[in-house]
Amino acid sequence: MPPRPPTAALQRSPQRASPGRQAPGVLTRNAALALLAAVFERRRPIEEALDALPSTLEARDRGAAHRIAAAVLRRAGSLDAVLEPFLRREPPPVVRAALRMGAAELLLLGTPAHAAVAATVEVVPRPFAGLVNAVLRKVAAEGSLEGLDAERLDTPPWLWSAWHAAYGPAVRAIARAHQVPAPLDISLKPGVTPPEGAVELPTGSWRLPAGTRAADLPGLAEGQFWVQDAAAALPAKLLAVKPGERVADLCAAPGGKTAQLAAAGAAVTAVERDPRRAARLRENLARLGLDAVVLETDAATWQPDGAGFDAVLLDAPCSATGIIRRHPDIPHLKRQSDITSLAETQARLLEQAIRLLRPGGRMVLATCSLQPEEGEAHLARAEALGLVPDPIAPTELPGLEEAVTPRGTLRTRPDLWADRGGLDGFFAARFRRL
Ligand SMILES: C[S@@+](CC[C@H](N)C(=O)[O-])C[C@H]1O[C@@H](n2cnc3c(N)ncnc32)[C@H](O)[C@@H]1O
Repeated sequence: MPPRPPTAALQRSPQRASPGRQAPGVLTRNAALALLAAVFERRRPIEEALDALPSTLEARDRGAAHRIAAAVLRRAGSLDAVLEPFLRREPPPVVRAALRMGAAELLLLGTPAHAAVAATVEVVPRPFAGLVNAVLRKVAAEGSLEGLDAERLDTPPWLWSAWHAAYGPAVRAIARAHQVPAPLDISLKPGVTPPEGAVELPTGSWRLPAGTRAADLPGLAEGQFWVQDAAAALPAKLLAVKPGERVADLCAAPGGKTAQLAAAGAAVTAVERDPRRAARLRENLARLGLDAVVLETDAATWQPDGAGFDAVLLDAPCSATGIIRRHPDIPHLKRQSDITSLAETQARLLEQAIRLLRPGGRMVLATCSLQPEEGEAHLARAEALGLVPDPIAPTELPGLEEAVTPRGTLRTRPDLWADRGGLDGFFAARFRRL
């Protein structure tokens, strides 16, 4: 019998147990399997798959499914290495995903063996139940992640090579940083008291431990803060806008940087092409009580009336390899060929962004990518198009001087600030138009 696709498994109730004898946690594992099928089989983002889970699924089950799926996505290579000696031939994708899930629960998440095995067996097609039961019992008894070259196993070879070429031996620390969930960083509205337990970072963001849910923090609904990694908060800081300045924020949703610019008193025009994301940007600004003009249009062709802007922030769409800690599906979704086409899109947006500046105006170009093609490679192009570099001084980022390159650009990496819980990977460069 061919394996059932996991989405079908999700809609069906237990495939093996008779009614009333369902192992606890089957709903959770079915949901986790659906998330993994979206990423591994259909190459769709896990966020989209989370939105597609049945609305009847309780928040607790949804959260648990997300945790299991994220652990698998972070450590898929290592988990496969543990499973390898117990498999005689390649199982169908749904069975491979279930085995990875079970192994992740046993070896990473501390689920008791009987619970992890029993619930996982329930969600695979019946003909594979015996295999999954036997393999997971062996993993519970003999499996170990010790002694594996986990950093390499859990990183696609093309990313490893690219990071090794760009950052040398630090590639290992970057890969290690991807193994664990990131802390929750927030930006506070000026004058607001930080939530209890938050620690201030040298760059002004506030940090809460990994696993903290923003929705559980007091002040979210009241618009006292927004979620934003400490590195993601740097490009808008580097633009150093003054009250009243006219600023264009290109590629703006969900609006972390728009909020920073608006909170600093700038007159912001935020441009976002995706209607759903533009709606989210508007909602976020409304929640925060901040003002910006939100335009739902393509920044690459947008031609505003009137004088040029004092400043432009271009937070260009990119491969997002700098935010794998928060989005562990990215290495499974992106391919090397994506980098070239994204870099071309960024170059087109950069060209347009320059036209929006008044003479003497400032620009910050940013991407949340670790790939030099989406960062440093744009410097020569920007200069050829008439921008003059405005180097960032290390003194502008006290406590994070190591992220300022000799050329005066910003390069954060997930392995920086390791003792504080790391940072997302961002590139930013600042320019002036002559
Ligand atoms: C990296 S995210 C921006 C994050 C945002 N700046 C923030 O700080 O919250 C990139 C955004 O650019 C949008 N985008 C992509 N291409 C665009 C284009 N040509 N014009 C306008 N928006 C675009 C995407 O829909 C996405 O919302």
